Amino acid sequence: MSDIHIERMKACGVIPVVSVPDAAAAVSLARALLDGGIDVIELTLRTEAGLAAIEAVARECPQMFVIAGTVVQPAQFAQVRDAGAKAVVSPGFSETLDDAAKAAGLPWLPGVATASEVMRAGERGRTALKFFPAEQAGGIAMIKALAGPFPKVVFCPTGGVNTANLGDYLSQKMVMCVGGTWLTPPAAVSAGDWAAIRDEAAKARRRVDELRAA
Ligand SMILES: O=C[C@H](O)COP(=O)(O)O
Ligand SMILES: CC(=O)C(=O)O
Repeated sequence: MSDIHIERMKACGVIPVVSVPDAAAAVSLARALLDGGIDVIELTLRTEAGLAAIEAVARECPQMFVIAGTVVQPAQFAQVRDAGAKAVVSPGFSETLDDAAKAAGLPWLPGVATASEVMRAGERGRTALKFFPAEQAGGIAMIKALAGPFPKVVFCPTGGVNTANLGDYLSQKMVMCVGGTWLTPPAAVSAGDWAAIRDEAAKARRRVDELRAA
């Protein structure tokens, strides 16, 4: 992941991780996030609509930095690139996926949860990593422990992050941003409650800006 992509994710601070039921919903949701001040979205391939959602948001919302999430097969890298994704996130790391990311020419944020995984990713030149599943894998204490031997690595903790622990994560110097589903609750997405999502995004934007200003 190049510095420019890291800076874009760092500037946003929080990355909504979204699994949408259909592509039209994804566009409305992305507009609500933009209205709330969040201009990065991770659209996962966990639903059938994932790829079409990436394509629709990339086309309709050019201000949004679209990341493809839950990319777990090599062939998916070219598919999401062709759909318009600007970067890719995976829940874990493998050398096969590292090769596919490089072949597709896409920035890739692989997931890690152990020191051995950080080392394997580091052998491939990867120093910007997702820490997943963050809370379940040890939370802040674990990320602090990992930063000891790996001081150059920056993380995007994801998994169990929410408004209550957001500040604790973002205050850690090795944390470039955090990700999670709390900004886009599935109930609000299914109900098409875009105002609720805009308000949640605006709340997160204010919180990140306050933390950064402190
Ligand atoms: O990558 C997404 C994870 O499944 C995070 O989900 P969560 O924020 O609901 O814990
Ligand atoms: C969890 C995660 O990183 C993903 O689904 O891509």
